Amino acid sequence: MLTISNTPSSTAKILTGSNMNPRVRKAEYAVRGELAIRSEAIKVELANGGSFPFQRVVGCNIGNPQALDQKPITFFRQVASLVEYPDLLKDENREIALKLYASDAIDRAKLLLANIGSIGAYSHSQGIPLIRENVARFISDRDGFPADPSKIFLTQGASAGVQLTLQMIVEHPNVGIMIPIPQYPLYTATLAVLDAKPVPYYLDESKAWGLTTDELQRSYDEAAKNKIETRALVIINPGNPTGQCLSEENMREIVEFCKKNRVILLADEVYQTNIYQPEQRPFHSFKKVLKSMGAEYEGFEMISYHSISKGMIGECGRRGGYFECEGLDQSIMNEIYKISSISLCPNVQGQIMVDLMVNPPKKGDPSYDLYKQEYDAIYFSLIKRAKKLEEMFNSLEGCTCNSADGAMYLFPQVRLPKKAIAAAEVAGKAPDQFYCLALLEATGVCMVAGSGFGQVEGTAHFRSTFLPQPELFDGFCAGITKFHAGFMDKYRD
Ligand SMILES: Cc1ncc(COP(=O)(O)O)c(CN[C@@H]2CONC2=O)c1O
Repeated sequence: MLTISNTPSSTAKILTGSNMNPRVRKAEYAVRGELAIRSEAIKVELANGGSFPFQRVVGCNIGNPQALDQKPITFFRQVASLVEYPDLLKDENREIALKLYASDAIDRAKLLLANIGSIGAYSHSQGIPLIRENVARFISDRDGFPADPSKIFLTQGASAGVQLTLQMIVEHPNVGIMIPIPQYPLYTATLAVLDAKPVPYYLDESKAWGLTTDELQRSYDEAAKNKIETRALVIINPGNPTGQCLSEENMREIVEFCKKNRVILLADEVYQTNIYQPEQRPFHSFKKVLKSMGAEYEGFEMISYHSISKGMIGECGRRGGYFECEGLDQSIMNEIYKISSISLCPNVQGQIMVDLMVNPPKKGDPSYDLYKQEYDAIYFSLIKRAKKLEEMFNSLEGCTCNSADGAMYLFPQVRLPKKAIAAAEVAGKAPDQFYCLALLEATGVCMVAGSGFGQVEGTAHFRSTFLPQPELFDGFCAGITKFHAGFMDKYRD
């Protein structure tokens, strides 16, 4: 029987909410969900003269440093602008170019273009070979173990790499992928679209968001009881939204867990340079830990992800990153290449930024001093703002907040009064979503509710970046403090 939308004369929409891919409809990405959408609407209302009890919206919902006035690293932008306009690299223009550009930026741009041709051309689908060689060198220098450029794929941000590799693993709807709770919702959203089963393991807030293999095994065994075939374990280290940084010993235990239970390790390491207690909690890559565990781990299957969006770089909008495959069968690598080639190639400026990330100016280079000065200024400012925000959250009634060993976020727990929870229910919102919406309307500060990352049943959290501009930070903290006191009074039991 023809449905209304099939009859030629019908004016009904062909694609509707009821016949679209239900897995797309099921996917949720809280980082840019209701709160972010409302904050964008408020920005427009403010620009059109709307009146709010604040002058500006402060986007603390997303780790997007340059949206909050973090300055880009000069050397990176010099190279990026030179490759966009190769005439500047001609000998006849060298004198003019040197008035604006460091000589090593000019040399780097020339080297890149000698290997790329034009940045307007499609590149190799796996990424520009020279850049993959530089990524391999970066990895081997970092870890002390060799890396193979042919096992590295450059991507449109780490997101694209995560989505592509999960797509490879999810054979059928009963495939399980272990994800941390709280987790970064790229994972739950991608698993929803792929129709896979998220297999949650809980980080322990009372132990600074620690992870135990007992909890991993509990999670795995529970899934197995439900006939879920768990194929991979996602580890985000340093954690998002939780900011913890794993110890080497804990990482070895995790590798052992994966080997014992035959799951592929997916190591999301995009915050590997956002390490704020380098002495007590240095970053170790899973590649290094794995390779230091000896021959019995030969053939262990792992994929590690990195990105230009984080660290002190924050070039989020350029969409650059990579993943390194370890222990995957060559036939699988060929399939990953095939899938990559369907999208032709990652954008070339994003690839160039990956090269700059893994191969920045070195001591003695003309740009090194400025690079180091800019890098350190961002790094120490992040440490200072993280500590200030953590102290502020811990000063709020009913709030406790673990410190951030890494990443860009704090994830405080807030114990809301019963009246607030009841009001949230009436509003049809999760309690922490209700709190964050009220915070946004009162202060212009946009956070993400803990319910968007997953949390222990009955708890309420929210995630905030510590990225607001240093000169606005005290006002930002004061606004939240004032709002919180008012909210708690309004709903006091
Ligand atoms: C753990 C983690 N993995 C991957 C990504 C994807 O990064 P790119 O695709 O940009 O390389 C992010 C981005 N962080 C998001 C974006 O900003 N705030 C967040 O929580 C992330 O936090």
